[in-house]
Amino acid sequence: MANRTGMNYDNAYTEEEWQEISRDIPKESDPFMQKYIQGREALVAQENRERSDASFRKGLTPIAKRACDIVARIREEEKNTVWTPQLEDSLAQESENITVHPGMMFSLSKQRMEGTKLWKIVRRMPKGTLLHAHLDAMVDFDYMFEVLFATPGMHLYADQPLATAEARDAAKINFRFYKQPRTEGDIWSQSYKEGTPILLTQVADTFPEGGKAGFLKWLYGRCTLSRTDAVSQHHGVDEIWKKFYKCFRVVNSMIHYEPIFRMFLRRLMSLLKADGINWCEIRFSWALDYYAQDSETPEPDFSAAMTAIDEEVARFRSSAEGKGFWGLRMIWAGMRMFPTRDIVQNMEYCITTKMAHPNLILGYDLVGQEDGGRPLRDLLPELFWFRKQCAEEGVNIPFFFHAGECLGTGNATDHNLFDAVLLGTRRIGHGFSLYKHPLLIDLVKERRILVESCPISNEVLRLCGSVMSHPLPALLARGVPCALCNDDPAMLGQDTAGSTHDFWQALQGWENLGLAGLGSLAENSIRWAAFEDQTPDEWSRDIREASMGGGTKAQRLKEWQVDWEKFCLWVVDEFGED
Ligand SMILES: O=c1[nH]cnc2c1ncn2[C@@H]1O[C@H](CO)[C@@H](O)[C@H]1O
Repeated sequence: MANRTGMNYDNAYTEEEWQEISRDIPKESDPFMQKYIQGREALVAQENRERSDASFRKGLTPIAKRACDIVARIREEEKNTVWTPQLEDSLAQESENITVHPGMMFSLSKQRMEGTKLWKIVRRMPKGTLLHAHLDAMVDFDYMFEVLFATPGMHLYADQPLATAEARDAAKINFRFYKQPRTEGDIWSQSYKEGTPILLTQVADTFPEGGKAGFLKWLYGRCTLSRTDAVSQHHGVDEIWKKFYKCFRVVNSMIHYEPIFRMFLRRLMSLLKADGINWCEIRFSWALDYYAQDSETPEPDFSAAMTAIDEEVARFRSSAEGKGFWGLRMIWAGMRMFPTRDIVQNMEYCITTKMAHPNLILGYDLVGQEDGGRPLRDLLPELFWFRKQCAEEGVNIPFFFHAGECLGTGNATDHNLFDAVLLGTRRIGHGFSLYKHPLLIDLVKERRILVESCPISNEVLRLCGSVMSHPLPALLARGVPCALCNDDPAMLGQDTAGSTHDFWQALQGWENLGLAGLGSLAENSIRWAAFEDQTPDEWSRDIREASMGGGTKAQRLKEWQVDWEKFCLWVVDEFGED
């Protein structure tokens, strides 16, 4: 007789033997089996009560519960209809030898994801605020290029002739305004003298491989990580960071001219609002190279840039499009690989900017690859100096540190998490390696420190292979408060300032999150936002009291709750009868 595997067994059961044996196999309805199953379910429920989104789930209204069920059903459906190799409709993907599956790498799934029902739903969801993002990498570059070309007087210069493929791949490139057009020289030839500005339109038209169209393609490639970069996990973290830094070498000066910066800010707020984000706290790490409109001399301080932000936020908020938008604030970010003198000088700029524009600077951080820069342990003298200086000047600039954006286990970078907590950070940027630290997890919960998690960034920068192996579910299960953020969306592949891709990935990737989990993460993003300067006590109180409090935060949490209910109703209306 052949069994299911097709093998022949001479001594296989006879029909009578099987009848007898199968009578002895316990049934689910047997009382002892029932007891086991009940106990098992109680254990799962007990674990779920520890989750950081447990109370949010418990408080769901009947409409919200229905919306969550509908979304769970659509997710299941799309797993079998969209994310399956059997239904492969794109030959292009087949020819690249890519197998379609749920939770596949972001860069490979982006296009397909954007066509799903889940996308439509997540896109519409009110997402609260965006708490972790870097200013230079927020707005889609295709748009920024249009602005650059439409701005009179834009010039470009490089630190070397762009005559070879190698030079074009690595050169530092600067954009800058000049009143009188400069047309001398050819940046694409060996005769180019480094640092010579040439009119941008001329530079583009003379691009050796296809003129302006070729130039735009090349420039886009220098500003973003390509799909190949993003999926080549075998190259490792340091390698992708080299490419990532190369992007900043091109982008750094792009928005540092007033008319362009203003267009950038408008586009940024417009993209955020359209994605359901009403507030954004942005890491700001500029050199002193900002130029006011029609000016060829850099501003002596950061005041003019801050004023532009203030004015553009006010302008957007009073427009029809910006109705309900709460605003932007900046987290001052020094470069962690810099030597003491530069870091201290930059801290000084931070303090003077804070004094002139207290509403715009909300905190301090250090950025750049954590493995490649100085650990917080090494930066203690500078950080204590900063703290003392802030106290003397009477300004309140709390820490919002990047920490644990690394693969190391127990090395100096991984231990940045200890210093971040000890130094009183109000949130942790990334906290990718926090799941390895039970003691710190307890402290983070006790002190109500939120983790700003950036799943797509972590995947593209090679900390994990896909969203499926991201550690955020471990933190959520342990009761750590978290929010979802997009980090550098214009560079890392999302290609828009909004967070829908990151929310979508989390929903599709992690079975036990669901729409309720996303709702809780969005609510956290408001609960842990720094809408105004607060003492440590005020900050903790507002987080504790949440929507029951009396201040701005409570007000905005209530506004979000209304939007969330409306959204859930929309989900039920739109997808309930499918
Ligand atoms: O994920 C990140 N971790 C640490 N630093 C970052 C990340 N993304 C960007 N930057 C750093 O921030 C500056 C621009 O604001 C860039 O210099 C970049 O190196």
